[in-house]
Amino acid sequence: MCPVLPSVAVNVPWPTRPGVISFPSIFLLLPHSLQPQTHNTSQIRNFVLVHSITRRIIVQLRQKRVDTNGYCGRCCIIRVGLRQSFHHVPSVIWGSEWCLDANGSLSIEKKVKVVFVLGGPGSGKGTQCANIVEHFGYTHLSAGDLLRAEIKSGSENGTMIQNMITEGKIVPSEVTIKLLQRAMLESENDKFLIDGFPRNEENRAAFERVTKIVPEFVLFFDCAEEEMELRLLNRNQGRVDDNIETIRKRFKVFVESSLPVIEYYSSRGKVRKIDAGRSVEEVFEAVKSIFSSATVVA
Ligand SMILES: Nc1ncnc2c1ncn2[C@@H]1O[C@H](COP(=O)(O)OP(=O)(O)O)[C@@H](O)[C@H]1O
Ligand SMILES: O=c1ccn([C@@H]2O[C@H](COP(=O)(O)OP(=O)(O)O)[C@@H](O)[C@H]2O)c(=O)[nH]1
Repeated sequence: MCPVLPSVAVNVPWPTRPGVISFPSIFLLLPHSLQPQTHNTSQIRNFVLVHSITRRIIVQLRQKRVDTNGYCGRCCIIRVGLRQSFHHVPSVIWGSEWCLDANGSLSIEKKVKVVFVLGGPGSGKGTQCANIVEHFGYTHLSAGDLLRAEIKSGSENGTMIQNMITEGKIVPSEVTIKLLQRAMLESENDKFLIDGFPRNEENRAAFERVTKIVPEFVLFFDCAEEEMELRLLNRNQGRVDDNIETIRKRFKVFVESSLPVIEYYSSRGKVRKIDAGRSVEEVFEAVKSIFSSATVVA
């Protein structure tokens, strides 16, 4: 029996401890009317394929807070087996927002808004993101914070990430994108500020390829190096990379690898550039006018 929603009988054993589910498992979320008598997946067209299922998803389903794309919450979740069974399925939909492709990659359809927040180290991205969250209801995803949390979690990538950050280098796209995807999947919000990513062309192309997300726009905090250096040396958050040697390396990486990303988006009319050398309040005034007009346009 499926313990998540009532009146659904399936032959597949549910994991003994909900929320602790081994990878890679495939879960189907089906409208009740399509509840299969067998597990003949070739008959199944409307469902959600979830590469992993978190406790949060289970809770949302229990509370029927997941929009099941018009299926009135009459759904069942069935654990059916390995990913290979689904090679015939081009894409699958969860509600109208989340999409996992046949490779199990998360992409998000139109409804989700992403704004990239870019600028040199110390330009004030994190500071202004906190203000934007408060005034405009976005969820702030700092790629750097996600990577630092990954180190703390004792992940197998922890040492590699730690070394990259200490050297001011860019962590492989695959690692950062997975963390961003996971954070977006677990959030109930549909508006995200992605802060400090993409940092190079490879980051940018990989993110678009994997998630199919194109940013609404790119907020670019433009600030002189001397000012950023002063700010970083005074940041006082105990970060291993806020020392003069690593700061200089980060500036070099920013100019050589990150500015081309900003130029790429600039050539597509997506960049909203802000003079970030002013006070926090003045910068936020400029930020506000950009987000206010973006809201009106949307
Ligand atoms: N406009 C500003 N003027 C002066 N100091 C600032 C300004 N914006 C941010 N700061 C300070 O500079 C440091 C770096 O800001 P932060 O937002 O962490 O930058 P980033 O996320 O771009 O690395 C922090 O100590 C922050 O308090
Ligand atoms: O997408 C990212 C974001 C951050 N970093 C690493 O994390 C460090 C700190 O980044 P963060 O955005 O937290 O700080 P900033 O340099 O903007 O102050 C960078 O120098 C990189 O080593 C990375 O590799 N990829």
